[in-house]
Amino acid sequence: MSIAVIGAGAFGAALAITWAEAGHDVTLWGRNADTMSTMQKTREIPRLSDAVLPQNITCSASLDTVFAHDIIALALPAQAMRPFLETHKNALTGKSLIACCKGIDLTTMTGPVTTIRQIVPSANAAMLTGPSFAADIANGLPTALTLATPDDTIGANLQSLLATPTLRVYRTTDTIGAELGGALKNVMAIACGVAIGAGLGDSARAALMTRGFSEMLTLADRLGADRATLGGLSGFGDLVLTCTSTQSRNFRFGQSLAGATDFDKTTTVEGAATAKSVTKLAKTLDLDLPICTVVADLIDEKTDVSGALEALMARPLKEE
Ligand SMILES: NC(=O)C1=CN([C@@H]2O[C@H](COP(=O)(O)OP(=O)(O)OC[C@H]3O[C@@H](n4cnc5c(N)ncnc54)[C@H](OP(=O)(O)O)[C@@H]3O)[C@@H](O)[C@H]2O)C=CC1
Ligand SMILES: O=C(CO)COP(=O)(O)O
Repeated sequence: MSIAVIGAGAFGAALAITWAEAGHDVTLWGRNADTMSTMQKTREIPRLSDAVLPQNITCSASLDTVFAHDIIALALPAQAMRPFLETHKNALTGKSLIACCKGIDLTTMTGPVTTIRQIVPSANAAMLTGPSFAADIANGLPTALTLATPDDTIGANLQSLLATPTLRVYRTTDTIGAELGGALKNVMAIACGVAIGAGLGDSARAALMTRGFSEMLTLADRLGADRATLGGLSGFGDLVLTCTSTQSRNFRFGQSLAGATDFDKTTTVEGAATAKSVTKLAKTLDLDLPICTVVADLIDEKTDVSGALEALMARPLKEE
């Protein structure tokens, strides 16, 4: 089969590599023609050092080449996906579109599958999500992800197409659960990065992960998602990975918010925008999501680490 990947950053390139190594012909699209031409020649990836692009990946900045494919993975940052879809919706009619981003759109407060379904209703909308660092996938380390799509027959077809010897793919029809898990775990990773960066210790991190998971379930319950999805790879699995590894950009961003490290502001940090969208969504739904709220406040500099700590520790005592 042939697959197109939109977005030649770390994750798009890593997916392109595993799919190409499994025998698919892959077109990897990036918006910068010079960069793509260099990648085509050198087979190197600017955002993923040490990885090499197999010969059956074609690097291109031509969208016409991409739109010739029926299966298109969207590996753009979450906030860039809606504008991209709006601009190109006519060319995407009837395609299988697999979002590979994690986040809640700031303008509409929707997750990736919902966003695709709103803008390109004729497409088979899906999402590939779960615990996986791009470098691990690119290096052929064993990884397991969840493919979420509303139609299980389409899901089963995409699942067998996208799985590779090193990338095991599970599937679910609970797209809202998958959207929430992938988005919210990044907010919790920022919170954990702050805690570790501020020297608050591993016990504080465990408390944040657990109470953060509780916030994920609160939102999932209200939006009609299945709790089991949140307990799976796309929720709990990714929460564990991202909250415990300095490989995570969201975690490292949290450390920098605590003043522990420097941080390159051009780095993709999905949890920063998502903290704001989720806080907005929580207000609309009249839900109490204290960790999401303090993360949004820290990012907006409405509070500092000691204010955030007090806001969480001084809350009224309650049943777990
Ligand atoms: N990296 C990882 O380990 C993983 C990432 N993900 C998810 O994948 C998604 C993408 O992240 P990742 O690849 O890591 O990010 P990167 O920062 O490595 O790459 C993002 C890519 O998107 C491109 N891009 C950004 N905005 C636009 C736009 N408006 N139009 C076209 N292209 C654009 C960038 O292009 P340019 O270079 O020109 O700026 C860049 O190539 C995120 O949602 C992330 O959560 C999921 C699992 C693992
Ligand atoms: O989503 C990821 C791992 O599953 C990547 O996390 P970061 O975006 O925090 O690096």
